[in-house]
Amino acid sequence: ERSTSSFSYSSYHTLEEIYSWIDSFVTEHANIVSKIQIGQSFENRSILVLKFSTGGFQRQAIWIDTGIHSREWITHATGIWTADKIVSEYGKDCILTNILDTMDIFLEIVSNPDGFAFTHSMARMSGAPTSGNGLSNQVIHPGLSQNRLWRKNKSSRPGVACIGVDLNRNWKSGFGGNGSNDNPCSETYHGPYPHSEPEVSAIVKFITDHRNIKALISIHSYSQMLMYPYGYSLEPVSSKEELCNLSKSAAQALYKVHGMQYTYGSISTTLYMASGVTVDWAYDSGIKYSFSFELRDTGQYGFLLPATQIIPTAQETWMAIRTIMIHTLNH
Ligand SMILES: O=C(CO)C[C@@H](Cc1ccccc1)C(=O)O
Ligand SMILES: [Zn+2]
Repeated sequence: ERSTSSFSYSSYHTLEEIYSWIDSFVTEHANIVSKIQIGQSFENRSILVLKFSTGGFQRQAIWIDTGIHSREWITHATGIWTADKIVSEYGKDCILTNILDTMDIFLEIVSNPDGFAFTHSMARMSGAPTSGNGLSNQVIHPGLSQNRLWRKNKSSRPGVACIGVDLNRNWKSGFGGNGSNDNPCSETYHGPYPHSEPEVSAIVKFITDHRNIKALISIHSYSQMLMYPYGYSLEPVSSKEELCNLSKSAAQALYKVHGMQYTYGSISTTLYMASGVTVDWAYDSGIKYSFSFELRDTGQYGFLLPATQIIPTAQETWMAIRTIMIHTLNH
């Protein structure tokens, strides 16, 4: 992308297109945005975070991640739109301006780059007719392949038959508990030990070293839910009233935009037990305002949400994120 003006915010993009957009975006908005590489993925791709800041040093900050599950394409697309919204609203929307005049925002758009690249790759169709050059694994036709529904990262280990760890089960809190799986072939395989995955350890290191993250928002799809800890336990968190009320007002702000209904509550009571998840680690690390979204839809298209719904989804999600951010600023 030479400039972001030719970039379509209402389309899904490849890893290369997103990384190229990031460079243009940072160049165009250098007064308020910078790019940080927090690590490298298993397959040695850069792990990139956008920093939105109006000055100061180590200001209290908000962390947002999208795309930790690679097939949840609506979340990367929402992250991209949200980045542009932040720079467009600064100096216009007094709420966002107040937030950024006091706090920084960190946004990791492609939190699982290897898995994401894989979802764009075309499967080798065994037995597919060759293109005449005799290469039996030559892919000769575009279109959906089963790679599109890949969820995990792409790590592999000697003697382990299956690929990938579920990056939303690899975190230390409740690691290995109910709602995660020790079978490497499982979609919810937690990995050999907590923070074993470079994509997770990079975030842990960044947030731990920063020491001033006040809120964490980890975005998934689909189901239309807004949840807070715990996933690993049915026990309520100490701040359950505050988090419940905040998730309610955030869901109401979301609903007002396009009438989409989001359920809200703790992960284990609203959805299911899930151990080793991002927001439980964040909460147990002292980040009180830790939330996870499940974006559109409720199953009609699921992970294959049409691109026509990208902007409406991002618009409504923004109002919920903004609600969480202003509460964080004021408490
Ligand atoms: O990604 C999901 C759909 O692909 C559902 C999410 C639900 C969830 C999200 C955040 C925290 C705990 C669980 C998951 O099981 O990890
Ligand atoms: Zn997910």
